[in-house]
Amino acid sequence: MTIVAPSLLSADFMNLADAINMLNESEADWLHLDVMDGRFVPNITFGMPIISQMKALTDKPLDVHLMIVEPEKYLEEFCQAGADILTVHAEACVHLHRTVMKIKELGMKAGVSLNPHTPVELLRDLVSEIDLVLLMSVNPGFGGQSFIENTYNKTRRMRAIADEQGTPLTIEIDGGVTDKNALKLVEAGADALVAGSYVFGADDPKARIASLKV
Ligand SMILES: O=C(CO)[C@H](O)[C@H](O)COP(=O)(O)O
Ligand SMILES: [Fe+2]
Repeated sequence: MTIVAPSLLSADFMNLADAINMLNESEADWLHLDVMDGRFVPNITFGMPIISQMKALTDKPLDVHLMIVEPEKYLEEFCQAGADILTVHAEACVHLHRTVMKIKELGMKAGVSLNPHTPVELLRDLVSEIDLVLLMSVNPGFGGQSFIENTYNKTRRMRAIADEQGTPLTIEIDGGVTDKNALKLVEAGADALVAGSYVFGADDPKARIASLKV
């Protein structure tokens, strides 16, 4: 069954505890937390203090998506805050292999995210070391953007690279995900779907989460 990771980016930040309680009662598998620094992306969200408070409210894994420059400086701190899966952007890491190894050493699952313009072939020599690839299907920085159609093609190519090497890999898609593209993404090779505005913009967010379990 598809892993569904609602993004709290589109939740009401004044009532995050209510949003987390709703997710706890829903079919959501992970909580997707978007950390933005105003440098890697033109937006700023939240950091470790908020993440550790969220951690106390849920038993579901925290899927932390770092959209920050020099993420290697903060790996220990995100681990202490409660990240279970820590994803860095390939475009933000000069020494991506070293950063991935450090994330795993700290006991977290290691994820690497690629912007829409970054070819999946960049990960050919790293794929056996990583747990998860997060393919951005919008340009990172904001919720509520339109899905980029080339993501299907990238998902198929990423799955083929992992299969060629016989390595297990979770492929997660982030941006503009709805019930309209979920099945096609899973058929292309995706395992996990992030959805922010599609979930939190609805009167019945739990039903929207269930609709992504394709
Ligand atoms: O990483 C992100 C933005 O950079 C978010 O996870 C993503 O955009 C989710 O929001 P939506 O489903 O509304 O597109
Ligand atoms: Fe994200």
